Amino acid sequence: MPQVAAIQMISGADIQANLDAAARLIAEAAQQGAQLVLLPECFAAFGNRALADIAAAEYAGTGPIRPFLAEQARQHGIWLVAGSIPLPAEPGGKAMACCLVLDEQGNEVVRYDKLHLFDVEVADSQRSYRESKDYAYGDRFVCIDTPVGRLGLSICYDVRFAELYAALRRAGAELIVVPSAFTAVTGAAHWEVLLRARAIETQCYILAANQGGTHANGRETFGHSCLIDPWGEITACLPQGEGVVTGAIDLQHLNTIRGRMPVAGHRRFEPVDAIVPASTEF
Ligand SMILES: NC(=O)CCC(=O)C(=O)O
Repeated sequence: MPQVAAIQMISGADIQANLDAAARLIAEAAQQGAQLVLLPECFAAFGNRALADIAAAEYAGTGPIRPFLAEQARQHGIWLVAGSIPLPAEPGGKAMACCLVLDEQGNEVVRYDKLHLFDVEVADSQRSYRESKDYAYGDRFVCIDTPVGRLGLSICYDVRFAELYAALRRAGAELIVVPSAFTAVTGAAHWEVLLRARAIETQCYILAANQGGTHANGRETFGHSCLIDPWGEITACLPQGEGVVTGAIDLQHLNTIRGRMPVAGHRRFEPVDAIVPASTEF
């Protein structure tokens, strides 16, 4: 059975230090047999002020992150789902929170730009978040075939918007990833409930890679990176700190669940798709 892995990190603003940590954890995941490895949101740059410069350099091909990802995927012969990096969609454009997917030869095969940006006051932590200040909104959902099954893409705050996941299921998703930097306060209240609900509704595997600890800028993230099966059971979880969560994708188990409880065929109301599928041409 194909194995997948979610990597949990406590990233900071030092890009090279983050890439070194990611390299160590990717090697661990590959050694455990993972064919597809997911990095968390903001794995390479967390709390950086110069996001626009980082994004422009990555777009121009002069930044360190995209070559690092290609080398890691190639070296370990894995599909790499690269959480998020700041990357514009066109020259001179505002950064998007972009999840790149690379195949085992290190080719970038598709990008997904975060649809829902986290502009929220988190009351208990007295913090306010304004992602839309730094990032432009994505406007496409993305599903792509991989060696472990058909993959749907989402990022962090997206998990609160069930219609995206319904669209991914309709597009054939079997595994949906949720790379995240979910806050400690909102995570304690909502993380597990939301992820399990998305798994149960879509009857998909959910692989969630979170940031998990106290970061150099004082921000606290919830951790609990996990793999959830299409019945909603958490099959592996890492509460806090850096590490790797691995598990199997069993498509026979998925098809048994879908066959016994065919909820996709019982739907009475088709939601209107305001979001459209992206072309998988990169
Ligand atoms: N980076 C994010 O999207 C954070 C989302 C989050 O913490 C939430 O509660 O939702």
